[in-house]
Amino acid sequence: MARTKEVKKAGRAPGPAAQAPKRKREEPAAKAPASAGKAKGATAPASKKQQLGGGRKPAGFTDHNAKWLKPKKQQQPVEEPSSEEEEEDQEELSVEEFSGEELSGEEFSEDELGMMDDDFGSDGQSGSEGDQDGSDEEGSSSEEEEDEEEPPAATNGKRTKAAAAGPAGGKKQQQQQQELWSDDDEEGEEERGFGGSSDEEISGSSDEEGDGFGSEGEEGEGGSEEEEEEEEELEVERRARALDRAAARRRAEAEAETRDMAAGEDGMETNIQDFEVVTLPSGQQIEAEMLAPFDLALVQKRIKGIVRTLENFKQLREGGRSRAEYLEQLKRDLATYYGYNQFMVDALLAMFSVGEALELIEAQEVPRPVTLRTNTLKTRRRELAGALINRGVNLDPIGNWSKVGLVVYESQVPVGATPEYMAGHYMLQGASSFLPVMALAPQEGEQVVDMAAAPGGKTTYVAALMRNSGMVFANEINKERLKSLTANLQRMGVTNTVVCNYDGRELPRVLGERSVDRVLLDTPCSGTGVISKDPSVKSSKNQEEIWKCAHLQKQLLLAAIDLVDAGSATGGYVVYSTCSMMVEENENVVNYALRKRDVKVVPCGLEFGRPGFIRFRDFRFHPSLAESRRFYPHAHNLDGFFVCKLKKLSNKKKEVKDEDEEEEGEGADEAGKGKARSGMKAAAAGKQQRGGQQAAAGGSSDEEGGSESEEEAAPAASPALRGKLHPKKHQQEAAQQAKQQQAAGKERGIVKKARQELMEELAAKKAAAAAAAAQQQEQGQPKKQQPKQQQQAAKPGKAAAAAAGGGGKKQQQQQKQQQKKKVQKKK
Ligand SMILES: C[S@@+](CC[C@H](N)C(=O)[O-])C[C@H]1O[C@@H](n2cnc3c(N)ncnc32)[C@H](O)[C@@H]1O
Repeated sequence: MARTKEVKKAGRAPGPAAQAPKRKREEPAAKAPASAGKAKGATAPASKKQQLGGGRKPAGFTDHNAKWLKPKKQQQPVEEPSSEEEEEDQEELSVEEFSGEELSGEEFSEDELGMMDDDFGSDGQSGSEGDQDGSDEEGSSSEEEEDEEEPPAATNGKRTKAAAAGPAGGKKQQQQQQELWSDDDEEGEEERGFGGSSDEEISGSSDEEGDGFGSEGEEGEGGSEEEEEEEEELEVERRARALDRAAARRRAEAEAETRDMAAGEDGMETNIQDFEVVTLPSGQQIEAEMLAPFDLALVQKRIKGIVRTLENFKQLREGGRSRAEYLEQLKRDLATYYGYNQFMVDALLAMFSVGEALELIEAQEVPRPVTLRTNTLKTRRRELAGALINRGVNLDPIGNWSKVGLVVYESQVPVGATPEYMAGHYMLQGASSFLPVMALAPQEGEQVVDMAAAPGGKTTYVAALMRNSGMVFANEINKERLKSLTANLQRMGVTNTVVCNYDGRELPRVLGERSVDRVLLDTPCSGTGVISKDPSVKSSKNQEEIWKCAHLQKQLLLAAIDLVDAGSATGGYVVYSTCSMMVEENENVVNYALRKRDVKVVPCGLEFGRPGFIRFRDFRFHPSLAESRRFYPHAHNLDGFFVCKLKKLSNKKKEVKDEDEEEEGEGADEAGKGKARSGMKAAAAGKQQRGGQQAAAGGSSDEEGGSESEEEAAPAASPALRGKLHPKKHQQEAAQQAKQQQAAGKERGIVKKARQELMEELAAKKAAAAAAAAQQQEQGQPKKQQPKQQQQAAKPGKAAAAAAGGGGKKQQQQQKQQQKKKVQKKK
């Protein structure tokens, strides 16, 4: 892989590569072997420098506005270079000035960077809503239209070279800058808010629920002290091993880089290397390698060699070696070199070509850029940018796709503790978390639910887009996490939000079915898209856990749909998002909802991202799933993310047996393991489009929601097979289901009883009133007695009913008997 490409990957702005303005020339870091060696491309370990916006000023950002974006202090000494070389020198110098060494731990503590983690997955602007149903359009705000702005450099009282270049020299550049800084959307829409979430949050919270999302730390609970110590030791050992591996990897990369440099001026590998045949180790050699300390330089070289070979198999294969043999060795090497478990390596190689899988894995080794979202309830982006630039923050607009996002390259102050941060002018959050809120596009005055809300990155964005109007229910199951949620709501000046603490699955009962206009379900998930933030995911996930996530996600998604009113005048939408790349947790969950409820997938309105899968392994999904969007670190410089928008067509629920959907999941599960393919052939696979795993290849969307036959075209295994394949899992699930049913039954019982009592009370009142009336008529009793009788009859409950109803009958009987006696006497 060419080094220049790697450099771009490491620092590129989040979002569509094509949209970002091109840099004038190559990154200085790419030309400086010393610094490049430390932070080579995507595989470099995270340095402070990289944590801040990927280390170098990334390609894809406005190189030409780099000078005015620099902190005031840095701008002063910059003189107009007389030639391009001088200018280049100048740039290299300024990059050095902002190198990682400058950013001491005090300036940018782990905690502060951790705040960023908390905001995983925040929000974006509604402006990009592209829903074809037409109900989502937002009116543009005049305020924001006015915001067609000069870049914040003006706040420094300096004119930059680009800004000062005038019509001849800098018109194009100015235009590019203005496009980036403009709050005007092409569609005339505006942006206002944001949101976020983190991995830690995800696993932590689900633990509480016993959903099986427990963090590793908690798994050991209940064990003896010794066990705990042992576990601690293991954890320490694990970390030590990871550190060793990372150090060795750095060494290997430095060596490789030196080789690259020697091989070609631009670090391009030579043709000789390209056609080098990789000799696979023999069985004995493999064993010997496993016993000896890892030679990571060798492994790294072999990974690249095998990838090249598999991409050009006929030419580069070693005689007598099969593709499968190369693939097996590649899997072993990827696991060794990057610390993934076999399950994760298999999953990635099933999803991508070998070359792309390697790119993704390498991108996961590098932190995503530090990004923040302007809180439009309190400020505007250009004002915020100006204030931060004056504090020594080097930043840029995140890209054309967001009008509220900023990317931070370097900072002389902790960006999680500036006065502006404290005052709620921005939220630190990953750019990927803008996306679901952009897709949701909440409207002013609506009722919106954020089903899994803490720490509130997305909720605060939703509230900002709604300009604090209408009502937002921010729900979070984990009490502990309510603190961060409420703190963020308060800091950001959100006033339209009610915080609730329920299991999201209960919300339709609590808030009422069909009670709101839109629901955001940023669901708890396996976190396989955020490995750069939580590397433990590389080795801690397995298929069983992924299915557990999927199970909860299906239930949450149905609850989300049930909350929404299909008849909402302005909405009727659900947005489902995860920070997982697993198909089981994404398309599979939405596909399930399509079968159970009257909903259809609609475009997310996001300008970029890859289409969701409609075929994957033995899965067959509804073609409209191609409208969902996938985001990847290597392709978009965003965390791995999935977003899908659903429109509720009617409030009816489809009748599909529960077993069916579980079969679908289990069958595919086994397909993943390659064990039970024959037992669960896709019934309607033939009806599906052929050719390529990627939905992108042929996934046409069915606007009407597709035919029933397509919807039913999921792979299936017989219940008996399912039981055999997962006896333990089934027992657990059955027990859990029974427990849930029992709880639900209990609840239903209480409601039923209360309702019965109420009915009896009413009946008693009626009976008493009737009896009193009859008595009055028949006996001609004085009127003043009536109230007394009625009072007595009106006593609540069964007793009152008995007293009222029973007493009345007795009286009637007595009266009849008296009358009879009178008649007899007369006779
Ligand atoms: C991905 S995080 C949400 C991040 C949040 N949307 C944001 O942008 O800041 C998932 C959240 O779901 C919560 N959660 C887990 N299980 C839940 C359930 N059954 N109902 C509601 N929330 C749940 C977790 O505690 C976690 O806070």
